[in-house]
Amino acid sequence: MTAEDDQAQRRRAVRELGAALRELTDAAVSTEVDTETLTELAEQVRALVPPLAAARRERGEPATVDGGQRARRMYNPASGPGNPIAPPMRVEIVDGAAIGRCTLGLAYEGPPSYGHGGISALLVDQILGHAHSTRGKHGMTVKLELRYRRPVPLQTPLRIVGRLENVDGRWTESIATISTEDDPDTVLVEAKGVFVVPSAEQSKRLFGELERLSR
Ligand SMILES: CCCCCCCCCCCC(=O)SCCNC(=O)CCNC(=O)[C@H](O)C(C)(C)COP(=O)(O)OP(=O)(O)OC[C@H]1O[C@@H](n2cnc3c(N)ncnc32)[C@H](O)[C@@H]1OP(=O)(O)O
Repeated sequence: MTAEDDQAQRRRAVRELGAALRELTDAAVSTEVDTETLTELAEQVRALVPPLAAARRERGEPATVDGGQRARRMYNPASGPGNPIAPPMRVEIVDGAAIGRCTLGLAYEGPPSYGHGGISALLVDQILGHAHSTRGKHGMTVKLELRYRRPVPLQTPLRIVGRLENVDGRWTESIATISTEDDPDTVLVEAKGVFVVPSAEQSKRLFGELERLSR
């Protein structure tokens, strides 16, 4: 088996574990089983930690599953399929715009039956990051402004769009929107973001020898 096959297999396994944990989370936040069952299940779930923690990376160490010819962030909290807290949002670049798609379950609830505002901020921050990255280099958010126009419905396919507006050296300004797939013209949330590519010195100070964004 080639190193590339190995990596593809590991990514499948990471994706599978992420999906299973997401199902577990969804079941956990929507359950109404009796208290005794909850207590027993907590023990059983806790028993899963030691085998996973048997080999772990520390802060600043990139995940092996992210490396290889086509680097990616499998554990990104917005779009990483291996991260159970990520919806996950799938992102593609179409005609220069970053387009994200996801459906939020009950784990992301803020007001009853709608998404938490912080989750909307997570999604637009990520999509604005992708819009920034269309010019070639990843950046960090330095300003993020949101206007929550209408609540974001749960269990409804969403469309998140980010577009680059201005480029000024290492700095970019972009805009983003969240709407439903069924009604893309009705904007639920709109956002503006300023991103910057850290200078070489800032990068070294923040990320050390990695000299790349750990996200
Ligand atoms: C394919 C896979 C994709 C993958 C895509 C991945 C997407 C991931 C998206 C997630 C992104 C994140 O969450 S990143 C994590 C959240 N962000 C952070 O933690 C960043 C924390 N901030 C910092 O560490 C620092 O600000 C730095 C190192 C980034 C920059 O430091 P700095 O150079 O000193 O700049 P700073 O003081 O912040 O900014 C000076 C001021 O000038 C402004 N400013 C200066 N020049 C400009 C300009 N040309 N255009 C606009 N604004 C400007 C700044 O807004 C700021 O306003 P004012 O202060 O005067 O008002």
